[in-house]
Amino acid sequence: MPEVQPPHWVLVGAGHIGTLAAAYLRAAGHGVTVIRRAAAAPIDTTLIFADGRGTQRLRLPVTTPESIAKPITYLLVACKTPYTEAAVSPLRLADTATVVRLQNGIGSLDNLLPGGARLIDAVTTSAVKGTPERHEVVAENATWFGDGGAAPQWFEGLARHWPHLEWTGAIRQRQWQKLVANAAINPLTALHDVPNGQLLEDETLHARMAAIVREADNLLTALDSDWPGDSLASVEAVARATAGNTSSMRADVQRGATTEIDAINGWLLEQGARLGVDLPINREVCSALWER
Ligand SMILES: NC(=O)C1=CN([C@@H]2O[C@H](COP(=O)(O)OP(=O)(O)OC[C@H]3O[C@@H](n4cnc5c(N)ncnc54)[C@H](OP(=O)(O)O)[C@@H]3O)[C@@H](O)[C@H]2O)C=CC1
Ligand SMILES: CC(C)(CO)C(=O)C(=O)O
Repeated sequence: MPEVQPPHWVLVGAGHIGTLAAAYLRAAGHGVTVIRRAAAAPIDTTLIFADGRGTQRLRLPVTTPESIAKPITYLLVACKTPYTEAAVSPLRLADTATVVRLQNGIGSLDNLLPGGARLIDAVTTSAVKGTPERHEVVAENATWFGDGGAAPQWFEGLARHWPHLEWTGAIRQRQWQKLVANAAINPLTALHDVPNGQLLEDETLHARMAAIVREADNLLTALDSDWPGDSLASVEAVARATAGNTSSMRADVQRGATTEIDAINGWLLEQGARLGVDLPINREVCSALWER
């Protein structure tokens, strides 16, 4: 196959995960320009890798939505879900733009893309934390891209530089698995201000976690009878593997930021309302977080 010219991406959300993605894209020869609301100097940032690879400096050009002359053909969305509409709606996208959504939750780009756009969902189990100037890459784990179709030509070259990146024909299953873990772990750790592992230690919290998972499994089975259900063991495995971690939602609550609850448990509630499936515990955690 002839070598393809790697695309140039516009990146919305040069935070922790967006910066790591930008580093991998750059390593694979792709271009990356960051979109910010206001004109700004280029981003000068540092990635700190946990595996002994040391640090990497990254300088990314920055522009504003108004300054982009041509319609955007490649867009990577990696902001937190509540800011997606504000970030994406001012952008002029090409009718056939390719858009990669690297976010937790589901549905944040609904109704925001042109009809002919190709939306590729990305699910990552990597973890990055720190500050806007210093991104600590805590774990580089599996990441899946997919949209139900075949991988685009540029994917193979990117996968050579993005550790554990795979194209999957079953992206929805990966998304739903991550969604159930986030639906159970994130709101409970946020509301009770505990690390993820506490959901395994505390009997009451564990019962709440199991109830959220049960409701989510019921709903997902109503959406797709092939959903395997029985997600509790895998959610417990995530809580165990990240026992000492502060979940992203707990961190958002601690710093008084808007949480991603709408795209996680809120998405489950929306689907439940559509199908007539009640999710009382999910509703309860949503209400508790909305009231904060
Ligand atoms: N961090 C991680 O390890 C993981 C994160 N995720 C998911 O990835 C997504 C991003 O998370 P994370 O990287 O941690 O978040 P961060 O808060 O680190 O980064 C979000 C970035 O989005 C920018 N942003 C917000 N609003 C706009 C806007 N209107 N226009 C342009 N940029 C904007 C912010 O800029 P500013 O600071 O200037 O507001 C910030 O740089 C979330 O959905 C999260 O759940 C998934 C797996 C792992
Ligand atoms: C897997 C988990 C729960 C790890 O903390 C996460 O994705 C998050 O905090 O958003």
